[in-house]
Amino acid sequence: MAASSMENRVVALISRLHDVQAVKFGDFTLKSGIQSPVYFDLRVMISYPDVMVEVSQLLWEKISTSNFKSICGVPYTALPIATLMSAAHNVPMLIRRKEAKGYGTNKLIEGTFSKGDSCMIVEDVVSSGSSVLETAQSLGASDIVVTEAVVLLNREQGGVEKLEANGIKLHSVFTMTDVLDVLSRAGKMEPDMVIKVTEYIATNKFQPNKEILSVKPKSNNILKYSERAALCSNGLSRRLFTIMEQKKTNLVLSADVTSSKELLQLVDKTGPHVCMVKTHVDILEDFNQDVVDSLTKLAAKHDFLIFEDRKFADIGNTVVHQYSGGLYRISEWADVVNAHAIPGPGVVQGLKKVGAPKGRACLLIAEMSSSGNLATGSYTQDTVKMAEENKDFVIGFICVSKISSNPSFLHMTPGVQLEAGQDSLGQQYLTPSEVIGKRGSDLIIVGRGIYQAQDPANAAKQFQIAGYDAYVTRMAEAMIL
Ligand SMILES: O=C(O)c1cc(=O)[nH]c(=O)n1[C@@H]1O[C@H](COP(=O)(O)O)[C@@H](O)[C@H]1O
Repeated sequence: MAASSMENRVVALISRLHDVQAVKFGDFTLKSGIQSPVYFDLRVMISYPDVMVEVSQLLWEKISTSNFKSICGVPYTALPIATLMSAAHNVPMLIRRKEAKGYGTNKLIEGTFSKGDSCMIVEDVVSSGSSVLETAQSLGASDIVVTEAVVLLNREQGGVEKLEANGIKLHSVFTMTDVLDVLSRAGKMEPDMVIKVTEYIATNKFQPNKEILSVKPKSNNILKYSERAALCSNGLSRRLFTIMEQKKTNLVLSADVTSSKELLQLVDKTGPHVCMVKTHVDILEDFNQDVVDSLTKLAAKHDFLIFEDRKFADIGNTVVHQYSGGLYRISEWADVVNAHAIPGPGVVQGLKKVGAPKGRACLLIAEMSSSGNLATGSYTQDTVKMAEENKDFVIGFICVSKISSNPSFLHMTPGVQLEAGQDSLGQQYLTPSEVIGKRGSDLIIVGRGIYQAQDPANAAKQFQIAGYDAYVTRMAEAMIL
């Protein structure tokens, strides 16, 4: 569905704010005294009037249906924004002094108002919500009623909850998640910084009326495979993590060959180096059930799981038939299948209806490796949510980076070669150390890098070493940090 003009304007504004250095990544100390890898300094916008006008308009559109007598900008950054809103929409403004003048009227609140008047607070950024709350308390001391506030950026660190606990509904134009989305998709953020900020937000929430809890839970990347196996409620993901640890491999072979003889030879040669074999049985020119019987025997011989990369993407009733019946009868031999989330939860319910009784499992395609693909941003997040709602059957994702902090979810990344690059049809390649080391994924999926090699068994071994070393290195780094 096409993005709304509001969404487009928000994307453009986030990008512009980054360009004018209003969004910075590094190591900063917030007003609350805690460290943060990201800092949003909207003060710079006074040098860019076009930005100030756009910010004030987007804020106004968020509150245009609310009822209030006046608006009050939280000193100081929000003052020019509130001024523009007041002038553009002919709404009275109040100014809260941070300290009384000590002479003359000695007032804390400047402007004309009556007891009981309602006031909308305007702020640029909300982390804990304390600044908005202080302003509301100051207005309340003059019997001005505050029930709503509007902010440009909600840093998602507990401010909404803290204000709600004090009877104030917070409207926001965009969240830190939106900022990360827009900037990472625009290539303005390194993937490891995206992960760092995401983890920071998730582990640094201000608790209402308490100091910030900066408890840093062990993240996926420093738990050993065996520790994560112990956290899995699904037997297959438990089994996969165990195989990974025992065989010291996070390599998935993508056996995309078109003859069953070649398939079985390739799998037998590379079997010792892989934890999973991924098939596209519909490209086999001579498929018959004997092929899958032989494949199943090899899986037992080399201790790997079988993943049919069917990419289901239809309504539940149809995928029930595609998964259980037809020429391939996939549910009878494939441990794992994958599906697109685009049809909605029905696709998972249909697959689960057939697969769960057989002890099967499913991966959801949350991101893709092909250039220009549309599995990004909120689609990816919605796919993660769908997985969380079906954890008994969905064991993880096809993705290009870590997208969930749930240690029981498996992240599998295709488009892997020993050197970064691309093919002639849009496939983009990353290295094992980038995928496992920097992006925090769990498994690498390799096709042509192995089956087109002179010596596929040796190639598989190289990928196994590269992928597992990246995992060990990432664990070691995380332990040190
Ligand atoms: O679901 C997949 O496995 C998949 C998703 C994706 O985004 N990109 C992607 O390449 N794949 C599959 O991963 C394999 C990659 O093959 P190579 O490019 O030859 O390594 C192919 O079987 C693709 O169908």
